[in-house]
Amino acid sequence: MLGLISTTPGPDSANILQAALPIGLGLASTAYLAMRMMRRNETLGEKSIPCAAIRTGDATHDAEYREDPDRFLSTCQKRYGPVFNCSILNQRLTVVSGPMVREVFMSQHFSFMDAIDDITGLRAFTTSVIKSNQHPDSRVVHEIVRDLVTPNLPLFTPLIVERVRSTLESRLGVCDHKLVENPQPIFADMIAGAMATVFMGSEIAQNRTVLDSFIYCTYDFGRAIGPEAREWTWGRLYSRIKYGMWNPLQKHVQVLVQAATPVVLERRRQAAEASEQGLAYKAPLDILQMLLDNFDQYGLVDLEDICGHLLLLVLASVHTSSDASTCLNYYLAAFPEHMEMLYQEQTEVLNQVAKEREQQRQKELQLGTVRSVRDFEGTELDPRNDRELSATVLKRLTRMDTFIREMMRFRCERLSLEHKARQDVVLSNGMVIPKGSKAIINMASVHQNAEVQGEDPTEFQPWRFIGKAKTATKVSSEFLPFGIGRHSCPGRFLAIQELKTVGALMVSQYSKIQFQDPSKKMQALLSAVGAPMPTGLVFTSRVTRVASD
Ligand code: HEM
Repeated sequence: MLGLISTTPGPDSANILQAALPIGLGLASTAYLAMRMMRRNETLGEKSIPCAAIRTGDATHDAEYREDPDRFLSTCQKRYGPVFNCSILNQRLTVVSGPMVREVFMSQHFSFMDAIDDITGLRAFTTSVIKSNQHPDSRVVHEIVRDLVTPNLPLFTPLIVERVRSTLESRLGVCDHKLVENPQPIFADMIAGAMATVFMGSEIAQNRTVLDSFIYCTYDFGRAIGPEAREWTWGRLYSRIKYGMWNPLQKHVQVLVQAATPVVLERRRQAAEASEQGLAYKAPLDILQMLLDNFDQYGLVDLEDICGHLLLLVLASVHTSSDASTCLNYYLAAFPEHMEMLYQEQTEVLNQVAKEREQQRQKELQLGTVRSVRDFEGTELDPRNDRELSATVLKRLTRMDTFIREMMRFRCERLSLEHKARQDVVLSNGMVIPKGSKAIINMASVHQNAEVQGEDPTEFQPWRFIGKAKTATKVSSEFLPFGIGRHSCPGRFLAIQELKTVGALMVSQYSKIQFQDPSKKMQALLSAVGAPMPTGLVFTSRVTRVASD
């Protein structure tokens, strides 16, 4: 979902800009907004927000930004301070930088969802696939993730690991110097499979049509809204009404309903049978089941409504996480020396955990809680699981964690996460962002700032956060990819767990990941969320190396 409102202009954005900006209502609304902002500042006596000068010959700031986003933003920041107005990304936006970004995230008067809705008409899509919780400020999806997904993560972990491992085996497998020109679908499959297992259970996660819906619903949404974010116009109002009634996401809800119906009926039959026999029914572990068991708590009305809510979860989770997983592989390819250290860390952690488990078993044998080693089979301490990527192991992969956090810091889009003001908001420097206008976060001012990030913030330093209690899930004004405050991404724990799983399996099963075209390395490392990668990857398994040595 977030990837579709990527703020990095696409290849044809120049044409779109030329066509869209100089004419009609787009321009009129921009001028109106500017006039209103000026008038407000005059009447209220607040400090006015400076407007960044547009380069001679340009109609907007887009071309200058596109040429060198870092230079453009740092020059504007030096010249105008932390808050300035720009005509950029098809909109008139107030860029907020440095420590002041916190004020945007933390103010209840700014809304990220309102801003997305403004440029994509998102709510017409989302509210038409659910029957309950249609209020724009409903937090039900957030609550489902917070209450049901995150606390159960340790239980979901073996299922996620198994699913990622089997997808990796079937889609990439053992190979020697295998070129994959577009690795994105492999990682999309891995993440879709893992998410489907968590959200709908292992059985439904085998259904190819469901997996395709998990992957393509985001693209369908993207296709419907068009290639670029745009200010509100009558044309957009028309598409909102149209898509409110005929929504391409509807077909994906129906796919989920069709797959879920027989499974839910079978689960009910088994529960009834168990109850008749006076046995406890062991319900499968997945969000679908949890929602069936708690539908009242979340105000859900029927299975179709549950599937609609699951689809909203899919929209928020699959594209974002598979994009990050694909990207992680490009970072592993770019820094082979770090890949070996990650492998070494994993081996050490696995050895240590296996040792601790053995000590625990010996202790229990000595205490007499069990009689022989065979009694551990099928229990928590089953020796066959000693070298599994358990939640404990993944938690201890601190280098992998900081590698991922550094990737997200380094790669972040320079301008991102627009927030719309629901009323006039007075910032701490006295400037007013008027109701209805949008603030955009200058991510570079935080992520590329030496005072915040330490030495050489423009370099990728994978161990930057080691020993600093700054994990990849820890949001703060220093680390913004998941937002901060009340609306910060509740799915980040699952996302990072999956990323660590993908990373751990890649470094343990592949000795080398290389760029098809090494000259495209930097372009790939700084690729925008959702944009196609400029080059492919070449994979070599560890086993083939061992065999040929
Ligand atoms: C790498 C992967 C991901 C990234 C980069 C990401 C990023 C974000 C960001 C930036 C926001 C908006 C924060 C704000 O309003 O300030 C957000 C919101 C949200 N994300 Fe994620 N996300 C990811 C994965 C996930 C996953 C796996 C889930 C679900 C399991 C999820 C569920 C949500 C939900 C429900 C919201 C709305 C929160 C609210 O408005 O209260 N996300 N995410």
